[in-house]
This record gives sequence, C-alpha cells and structure tokens, in this order.
Amino acid sequence: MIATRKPVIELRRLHRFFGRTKAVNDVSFEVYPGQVFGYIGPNGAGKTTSMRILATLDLPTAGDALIDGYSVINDPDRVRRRLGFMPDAFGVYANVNCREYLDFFARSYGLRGRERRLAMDRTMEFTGLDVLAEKPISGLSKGMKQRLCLGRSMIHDPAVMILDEPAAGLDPRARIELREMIARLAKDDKTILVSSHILTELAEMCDVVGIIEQGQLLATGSVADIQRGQLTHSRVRVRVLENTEGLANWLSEKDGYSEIVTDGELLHFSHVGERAEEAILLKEMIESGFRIAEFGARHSTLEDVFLNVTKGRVQ
Ligand SMILES: Nc1ncnc2c1ncn2[C@@H]1O[C@H](COP(=O)(O)OP(=O)(O)OP(=O)(O)O)[C@@H](O)[C@H]1O
Repeated sequence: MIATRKPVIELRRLHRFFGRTKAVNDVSFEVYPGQVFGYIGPNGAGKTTSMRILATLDLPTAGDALIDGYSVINDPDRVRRRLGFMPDAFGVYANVNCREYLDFFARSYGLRGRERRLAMDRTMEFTGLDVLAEKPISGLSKGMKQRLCLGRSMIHDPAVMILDEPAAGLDPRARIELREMIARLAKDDKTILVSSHILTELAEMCDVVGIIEQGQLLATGSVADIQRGQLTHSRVRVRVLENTEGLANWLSEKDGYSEIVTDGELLHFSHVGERAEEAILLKEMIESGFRIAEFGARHSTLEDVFLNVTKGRVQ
C-alpha cells in the first residue's frame, strides 16, 4: 500500500553540525501520507535539530529535507504552508487569552474573514479550548497550554504536523487526551512526526518509529519489527515436581542459558535468543523425563528494547 505512494516527509542524508557536535549525522527516512512516525531518542539525540530544519527554522549542513516534495532549502515558503510545527517550548505574550493567541496565528497565516472564523472554531473545538476561549494564557495548566500550542500549529489546516515532545511534563490524563488528539489528526489524514524520549509513550499511537542517538538513526520500522530484530532477553521460571538440581545440571550443558538458580521446586534462568527457542526447550525438558508443572518467562519490555538499541551515549 505504502510503496506506491510518495513520501510526505523525507529526510535525505540530513546533516547538521554545530562546531564539533554532530547533532544530526546522515539521517534519512520517509513518512507516508496518513502515517504517524515516532521519533525516539534520548536527550541530545538530534530530534529537535532535525525537526527545526523540517520547520524551516534552521538549515542543514548537508543533505536536504522535503515536505510534500518541496525542499526546506529551496522552497521554504511552500514547506511552511503545508506544515504545522509544535515546538517543545513556546513563548506566550502576557495578558493574552486563548482566542486572541490563536487569532494572532490565524492572521499570521494570512487567514481572513469567514475563513479565519471557521479556522478558529475548528481549532477551538478540536483542542477543547472553546470553553476556555477568554481565559488568560498565564492561568492555563500545562496540559491546556499544550493544547493551545497544538491549536496554534494546526490553525492553517496543514497536511503535515511536526510535534516536538508534546507529551513532556503532562500528567497521565493529559497524556491520554493528547494521544487521542493525535489519533484524530491521523484519522483526518494528517501525516505526523512526533518525538519523545520515551518509546512506550509513542508505541501505541505510531505506525512507524525511528530510534535516534547521537545524531544517527539506529533503527526504523514498526515497533513489532524493531522488537523482532532484537534478540529477546528473558528471565524464565520453571517449577519442576522433583530433581530440580538435575534439571539445573541438564540445562547448564546447553548453550544460551545463564544465571541458573534453584530454589526448592523452582528453577530460574536467563535466556537470550528467540522466543520460539523457549518452546523447544520446554518440549526437550519434558522429553528428558522432567515433570514440569509450570513454565513462565518474563520478556524484555519496550523500554528494554530501547535501551538495547541505544547505548546511552551523549556528546
Ligand atoms: N544551537 C546549537 N548550538 C550548539 N549545539 C547545539 C545547538 N542546538 C543543538 N545543539 C546540540 O546538538 C545536539 C542535539 O540536540 P537536540 O536538541 O537536537 O537533541 P534532542 O534529541 O531534541 O534532545 P532533547 O530530548 O534533550 O530535546 C546536542 O548535543 C545539543 O547540545
């Protein structure tokens, strides 16, 4: 389905260096219409830098980034019209209420008359800010401020939205609401690039994720693909009706099983490999005459996968 379509967001061998810091170092990926792409990496990985280049707020040292086929270097105006950028930190003016704030951006995008009123109504309704229209921004909660910032980035109804760590600092309810808003935007056929340093925060809402560290993309694909590409780390717990020590000795002669510990009827061990190997192991245990009453494994979580892919390097 995707292969025949043109990408809406495209990074082509993007580089951005600040002195000796390689903030973005040869990053390429594509995002297709209607996709939500999760851009995940630890602090300082290069997410904001690449997003700012896409938003035409900075220029690459080398390479290019395209929105709907238009280059951020050669066609920044066309890029801006098609794109809404929600920065990780945004400034607000004192003594301005929500309606005035959004109206300011609507005017900045050149919306006039009925078109502007419709854009305001649509945005206020979408973000749930209609009930808070007259409230001064200074009195808004963090979650409401994020809604306002999302509203500001969608006021001109862009096809592409770039959201830089929108969930940072939000409480669980605000996070869920944000996730629902992103899902609604995706359903409206927006193409979305959303960043976070927490994989689990994005896993559910993204079709594809890209993991970046030290300016380099380490992995891209669906969360399931990335998980599959990793060897599973699991801690296995077996309850055997007798001869636990015998089972421990039997297991210690096999490759790939470590940290073997016995505790009465229980045997614990670690396994690094493919999950299917555990099913084969269980079958072999039974065939070797061990009376297995329980067999359970705790597999690595998404967070573990993220930690495995990245090395925690900073520059
Ligand atoms: N204007 C700048 N001048 C010098 N170095 C910069 C500049 N902007 C970013 N950097 C450096 O580039 C690297 C990448 O930073 P960037 O803000 O893109 O990371 P990030 O993945 O968005 O991190 P965070 O999650 O902390 O926002 C960091 O080492 C940062 O210090």
